[in-house]
Amino acid sequence: MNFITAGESHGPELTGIIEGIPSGLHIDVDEINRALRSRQGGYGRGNRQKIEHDKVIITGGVRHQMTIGSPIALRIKNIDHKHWSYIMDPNTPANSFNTLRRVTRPRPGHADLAGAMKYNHRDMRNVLERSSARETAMRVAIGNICEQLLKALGITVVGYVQSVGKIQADSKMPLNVKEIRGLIKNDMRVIDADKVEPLHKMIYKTRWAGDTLGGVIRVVANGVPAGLGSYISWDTKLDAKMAFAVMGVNAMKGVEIGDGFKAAHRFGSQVMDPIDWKKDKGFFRDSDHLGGFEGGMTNGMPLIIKAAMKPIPTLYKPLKSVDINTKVIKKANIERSDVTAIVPASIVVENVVAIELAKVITETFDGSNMKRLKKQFSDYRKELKNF
Ligand SMILES: Cc1cc2nc3c(=O)[nH]c(=O)nc-3n(C[C@H](O)[C@H](O)[C@H](O)COP(=O)(O)O)c2cc1C
Ligand SMILES: C=C(O[C@@H]1CC(C(=O)O)=C[C@@H](OP(=O)(O)O)[C@H]1O)C(=O)O
Repeated sequence: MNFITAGESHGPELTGIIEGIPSGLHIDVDEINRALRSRQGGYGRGNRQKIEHDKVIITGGVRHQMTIGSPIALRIKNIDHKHWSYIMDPNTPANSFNTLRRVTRPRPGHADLAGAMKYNHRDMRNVLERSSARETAMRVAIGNICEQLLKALGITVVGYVQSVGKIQADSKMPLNVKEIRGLIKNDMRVIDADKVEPLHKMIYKTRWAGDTLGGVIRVVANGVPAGLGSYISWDTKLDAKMAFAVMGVNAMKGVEIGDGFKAAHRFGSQVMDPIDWKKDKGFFRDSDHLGGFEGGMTNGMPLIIKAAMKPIPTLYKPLKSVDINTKVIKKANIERSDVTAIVPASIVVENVVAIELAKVITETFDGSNMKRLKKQFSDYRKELKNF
């Protein structure tokens, strides 16, 4: 299974192509659109989300709501493009207006400067349009198709916000996806509902100070059988693939599996998850410090993956920068921006985890059609239970 996305933030639309989804999977488009709506939510978002109403259009690989095994092609329109067509139209030549509106003062923390240097751009709009996290809308649409596949196999995934800036909102750390989904029904997607108001206040104050915030995201997956991934070679380790996918989400600066960095400060006896066995459920553990991974493989326990998101780079009180053409020291460029995007990022991270899970499953078992995949998967679960 593989996917590719294309499209600029203010271009006409985003495009995605995913290949390797088995035939015979029922696709619920409303479900994809619900996920897209959640990615647009969260307190702290900029005004762009008032313009966009992300909806997916499926143009290939699906007939009468069923996948047919061929590549699935997806589109999401950028409604904001109509305000940017002079600057972003792919089909008309550049004009003097474009030259006047060039972006020349790179924002520290964004892709602007390194991207312009690498691709030899004198207008950094060419960089920021693609490095923008607008692209993550398509990753969520693709991820939701993967979540629908996983659901058919009894696997559920959820991502939520543990902390924003210095405020923790995770007094509990449940391992059950259903329980987590029930608890995070608030616009900050946090477990501690009493922290929503303090979070709003902090984000509001930060906005007026011209500053930004990051935070920590936790993803939990249930129903994942042992043995996905492999210890055989470094590049078959599923925890490594997860870390890669999560780091591939814009603004992520750290990934932890289970207790992660905290495990390094503890004794082995406090970190390893003792092995138990019962006739009705086979092998299991009493704890999940290792986040469901041993030797690059899943071990049957819930997966726990955490991600640290840096604060948003665009500052309304900009930092020092240098104009790439005149070399004069100036304040960095200001683009319309979020104060924090930790809530949408929690949806994105959830979805990239789902993509990696769907990928390893369709590669480990016969991923040509859902009927066979479901049978093989359920036989595998039985085999593990009787191991
Ligand atoms: C959902 C989401 C929304 C984001 N919104 C903004 C934004 O409004 N302004 C901004 O400067 N960066 C935003 N970012 C972060 C940048 O896209 C990111 O920092 C940039 O692409 C540079 O990549 P890097 O941080 O991974 O190095 C957002 C990230 C995510 C995941
Ligand atoms: C468009 C989205 O996020 C954008 C991500 C982003 C960035 O630099 O990453 C910058 C902002 O773009 P704009 O200047 O158009 O408002 C965000 O709004 C989105 O998530 O749909």
